[in-house]
Amino acid sequence: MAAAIQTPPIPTSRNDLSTFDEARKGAYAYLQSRLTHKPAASNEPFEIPVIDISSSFSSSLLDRQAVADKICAACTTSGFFYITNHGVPLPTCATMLGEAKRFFKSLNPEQKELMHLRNSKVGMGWEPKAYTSIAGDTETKEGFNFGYEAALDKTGGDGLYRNIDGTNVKGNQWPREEELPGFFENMREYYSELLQLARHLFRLFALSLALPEDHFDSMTTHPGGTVRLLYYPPAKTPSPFSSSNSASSEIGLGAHSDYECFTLLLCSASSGLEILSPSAKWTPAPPVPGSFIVNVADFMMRFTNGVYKSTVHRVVNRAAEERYSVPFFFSVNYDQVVETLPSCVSEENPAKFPPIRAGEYVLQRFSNTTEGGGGYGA
Ligand SMILES: O=C(O)CCC(=O)C(=O)O
Ligand SMILES: [Fe+2]
Repeated sequence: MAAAIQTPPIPTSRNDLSTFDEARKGAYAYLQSRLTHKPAASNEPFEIPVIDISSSFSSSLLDRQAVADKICAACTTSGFFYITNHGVPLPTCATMLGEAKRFFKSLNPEQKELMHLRNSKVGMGWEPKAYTSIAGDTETKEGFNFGYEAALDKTGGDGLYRNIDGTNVKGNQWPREEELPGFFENMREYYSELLQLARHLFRLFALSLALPEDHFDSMTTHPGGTVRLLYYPPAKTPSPFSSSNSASSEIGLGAHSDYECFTLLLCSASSGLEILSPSAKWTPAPPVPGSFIVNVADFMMRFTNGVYKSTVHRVVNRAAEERYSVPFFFSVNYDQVVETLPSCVSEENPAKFPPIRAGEYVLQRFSNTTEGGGGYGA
């Protein structure tokens, strides 16, 4: 039975540093504990589950619950799975990867510079390689981020969107239409599809957590949802993954866990993503055609009281081909104050975390990735 939760006062601004620090330190401690954990000599084979979600679109609750149960099994172990038959048209996915390539290859440095991440207080725009870093390593990736706008939402939204810093100024920086004709329209098409899929998945997450299916609906009316286009150059000295090789000096993206609720990842045919398995072994997560990779992120772990596991992962392009990927980081509405879910609290497992506004949590995590905090929300 759920025990009554004693809730401390809800933080109202970034000035409440205790909650802010708690979020940052908690995430750092989690990453370190996953990276340094030496598992007992278990050689249990670990396979990343592939979940066909076609019957989650059925009108039968039993069918939907059956998919949710598979999601629950994955989230309580590795927090990482593939989904197939997700309903997003495959040509839309192929176009998106093509657009990622067009963005990185056809814009010149001056055009990219005009959209530099440093112009944005909310983390949107172009990330030159090495501008952001997880652990101070020089990362080879180059990126471009954009977030929620009502124009990207098929539902039109409810007009209440707030950025991570609580403002409602337009955070996105787009290339000019004449520089990259059709780019915005293709981003809109992809984003709106992913937004609907993410809302659908949140309903499955609700069922998986023994909550009413519509539990998260009102929290995702104007959600935080960031698309990141990523480019990783080919390896200078290609060599396939083996359990004994390390991240090497050509780290694409350092070991980390994602910040928001969950991530839906689309990637090109070239591998490179590696995840830390439940027994703390680096394990490649190769592309599965037609799928999205789903991983639980830190905010979901927090709000499930640690029941759902946030997956530590990294990218090392060990191949002679370049790699493109497009993660979609999905959150609840950034102005939503989130408390531990009642179904994840019991007398044996009391709430571990104070309530926090979703945007505040993400802002704190994000400001840690750039030297001096990148000026986010300042
Ligand atoms: O490029 C990838 O495959 C993963 C990207 C990622 O983990 C991230 O951007 O957080
Ligand atoms: Fe990630």
